[in-house]
Amino acid sequence: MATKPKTATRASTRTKLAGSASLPTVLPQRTTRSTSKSKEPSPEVVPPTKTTRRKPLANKANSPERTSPVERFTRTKATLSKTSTVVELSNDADREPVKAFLRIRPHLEDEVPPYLEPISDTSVRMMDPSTSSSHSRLSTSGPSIYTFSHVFPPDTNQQDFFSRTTLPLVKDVLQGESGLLFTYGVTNSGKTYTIQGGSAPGSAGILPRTLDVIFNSIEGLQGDGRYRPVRLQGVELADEAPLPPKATKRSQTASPLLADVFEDAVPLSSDTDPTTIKLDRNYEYTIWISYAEVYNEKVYDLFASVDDPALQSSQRSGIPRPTSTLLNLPLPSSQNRPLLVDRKPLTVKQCPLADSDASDSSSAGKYIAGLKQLRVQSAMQAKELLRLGQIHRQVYGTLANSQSSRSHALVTVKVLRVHRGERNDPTSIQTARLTLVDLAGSERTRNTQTSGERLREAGNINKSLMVLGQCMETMRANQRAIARSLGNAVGSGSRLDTRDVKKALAVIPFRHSKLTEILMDYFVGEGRAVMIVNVNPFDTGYDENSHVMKFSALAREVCTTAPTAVARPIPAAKERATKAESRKSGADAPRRKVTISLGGPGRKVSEAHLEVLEEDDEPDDSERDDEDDNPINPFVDALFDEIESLRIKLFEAEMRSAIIEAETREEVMAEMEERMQTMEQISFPTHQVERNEIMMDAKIDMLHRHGVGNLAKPLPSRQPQKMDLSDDIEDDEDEDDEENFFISQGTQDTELISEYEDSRSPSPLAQKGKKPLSAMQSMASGSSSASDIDMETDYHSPDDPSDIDIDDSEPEEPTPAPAKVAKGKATATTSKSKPRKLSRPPSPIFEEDIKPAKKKAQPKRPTRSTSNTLAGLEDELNGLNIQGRDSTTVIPNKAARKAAISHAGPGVEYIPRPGEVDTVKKKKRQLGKK
Ligand SMILES: Nc1ncnc2c1ncn2[C@@H]1O[C@H](COP(=O)(O)OP(=O)(O)OP(=O)(O)O)[C@@H](O)[C@H]1O
Repeated sequence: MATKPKTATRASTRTKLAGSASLPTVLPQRTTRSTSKSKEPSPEVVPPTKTTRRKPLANKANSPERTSPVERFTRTKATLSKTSTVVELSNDADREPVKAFLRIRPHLEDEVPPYLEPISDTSVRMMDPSTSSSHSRLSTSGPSIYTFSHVFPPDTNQQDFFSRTTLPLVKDVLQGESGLLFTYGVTNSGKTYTIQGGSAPGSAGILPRTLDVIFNSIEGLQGDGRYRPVRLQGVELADEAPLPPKATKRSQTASPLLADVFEDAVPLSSDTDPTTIKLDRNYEYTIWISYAEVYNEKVYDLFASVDDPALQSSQRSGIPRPTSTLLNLPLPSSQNRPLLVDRKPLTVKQCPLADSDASDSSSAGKYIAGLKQLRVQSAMQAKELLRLGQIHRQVYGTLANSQSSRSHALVTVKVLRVHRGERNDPTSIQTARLTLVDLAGSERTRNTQTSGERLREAGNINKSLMVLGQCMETMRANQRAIARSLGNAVGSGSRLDTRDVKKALAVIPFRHSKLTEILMDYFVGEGRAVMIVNVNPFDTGYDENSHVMKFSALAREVCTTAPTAVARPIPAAKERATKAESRKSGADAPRRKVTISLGGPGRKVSEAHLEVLEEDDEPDDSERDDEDDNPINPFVDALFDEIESLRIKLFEAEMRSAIIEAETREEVMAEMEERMQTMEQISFPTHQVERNEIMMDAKIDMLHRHGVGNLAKPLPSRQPQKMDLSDDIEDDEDEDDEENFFISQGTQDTELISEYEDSRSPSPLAQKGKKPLSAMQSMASGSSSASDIDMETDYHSPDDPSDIDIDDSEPEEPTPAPAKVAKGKATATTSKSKPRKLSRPPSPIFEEDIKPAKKKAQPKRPTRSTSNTLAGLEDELNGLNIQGRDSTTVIPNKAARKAAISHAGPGVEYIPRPGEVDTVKKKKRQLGKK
């Protein structure tokens, strides 16, 4: 059946600037054949008329304040004349930004607090977890807010997610409009779960649901399959009208298949989505699917082992089986002959202009030459095929010593729609495709923790994603440039020369990676793009997810052209019979034998012995027919390669510096922490000294308070004591001011405390030979038995003049020869006492005639008031919680000394014991340092 395509109906009159995704904004409105005949009821909500431009979905992402400059600009209608063509800025429905939906994965194991939280339906706050740690003192960064078309919290179920993100695209594709959906995120963030789903009930992903909805909707509207899709958008006559699938019994002698071996490796969800879209029943629909994988910059067909006729000879109620001779070899039930696995990379080629609406080849899009597009007639059949492809993806991924997440998987569902009244007119066939892409994990830093080869490998593996980001960046820049040019032209009322605009545009580097080459048509042609950002804020890195977030922010600023349903005529010479795929056995090619096992937790583990034959990427004759006629400039190619290698180097350098920076930051933080701790330790004693001083003041006050009653001459309180000091000692004031106390630490504290406790015995006089605190207590108790006290002459009570051999006849007069408070060189007047050997520097003493004093001094029984005083003192000191303190204890020196001097009067000289001066100075030095 030869049918000449009606080329006149093609929308080839459009003017498009090469390499720019934004140029459709300056194109005249399209008029297609399908426009004229689409006066029919529209499927579902959208009116059927093709001339009706789609309204953007009511979403905040489309609100004016969120739109890109290009989109904002295109909201202004204007008509410009250019050199030869009048171009009209189309309305806002022509340009749509890429929609970005965020899906937050629930935490599955540990209760780790997430570093990302939704703050509205469209935005999330991301806080660097390191800022909440002790390093927060050094952190300067605050939380980051990211905005999306919609944010799906962790508890979103698969059904809701599908309805809000993918169902609009499914409606579009059934109406003849193409769409792209891709998932982006780091490993383990839930991309595969989103696309394919899990095995639990209700967990089917968007891919099986898409198939369900499509087949639910076209029930009773399926075409007979006389046409089939070719390349990107072309249509050709099928060889023969395929027979409806039959459930035939498989021959007993048939060899087992790879799919049989790994049957349980990839579970097939039994879920079915009941959603149905109401369609125009004047149309017939046929559905075709293809499944490709991009791994290591090579494109593979995951349906390579499936022959079309197999679809009709499936043994399981219409479920297709792979019948390729390669995969149909006996499995090692006999264990002596391995399966031969042969995989050949496919080439990506330029679409012929005849297939597309583009005016030049650069914007015509590219297709995967030789990729199988299989017709499916039920959702179950399609799912089983995809399961088979999934098995192959896993098998090949394992063979390549990689994980499946290291490849990009692209499933394309093509819908051929033809009006019932024109089913014999191939020019009336409309093709639309919906591509769902499960991108490889975008984690880079995890794989770049080391340098050298692994770093380079990680860079290569993620090359596609890097180039995708570069393409988006360039498209955004181009769109802004165009918006600026148009703005200037509108503002000045001048003509806009598209050649000038074209010159200003950068080349979008689609050709730098296979992935972007394949997806290019969605960006430079027509189609809606939806990006699903998967994030796992629990056990994946903050930096990795920040990168993902930034990528999504970039994607949201890129606009694509809203699609329209277009009829794809059959090219004139495309009625040739389909050539059977004939692959060489590759006897001379190197083979390698491997054993592979697939399976997973809770699933059967399957194993098979395979022989791998890797062929060259050499297009066969049939593919050569489709060779594009665009010679590639080698110089430009070399430049591109150079740019690319520089980019990779730059990327590596950035990664390295990021790692170094992170390590340095950690080191600095650790050092700072250490220093802070040291400083805290240093500052503690000073603080403690202050506390102890206050405490000791309180003690002195108490001593004075309680001791007053027993002193003949009241012991002046601390403040009056200063005032009572004679001028004789003022000369030494400056020096002595700093010698207010001794500081004894460590074990000395214990001694002091024990002394204090001893002094609490009923007979303080029994505490003979004790140390300063005992002396002070004795002093406070008003005892005249100073000689019984270890410090002997620390203090002589003025109420017992006989105790001290001094002349106190003129106590009120200033002493002509001022009492020297000497240090080391003080002259002894009456003292015959010998300094006691103490384990620590003794307190200063007043050298007097101690012996007589000792002789004269009779131990006094503590009076009742003294006992009471001590008891009260004990209580109060207990209240101060002095016991058991492992800290500095301050012993007042000056107070006692001054008090003694003031009461002893002239003639009493202060003679420090040997070593005392040094001790005092030492303590002073210590205090000064601190
Ligand atoms: N929304 C979700 N609800 C429940 N479980 C989920 C969800 N998202 C992901 N998971 C689970 O998290 C795990 C990782 O998910 P998945 O394999 O989809 O991550 P991925 O991003 O595809 O990883 P890779 O890039 O390595 O393939 C799986 O066990 C999956 O079942």
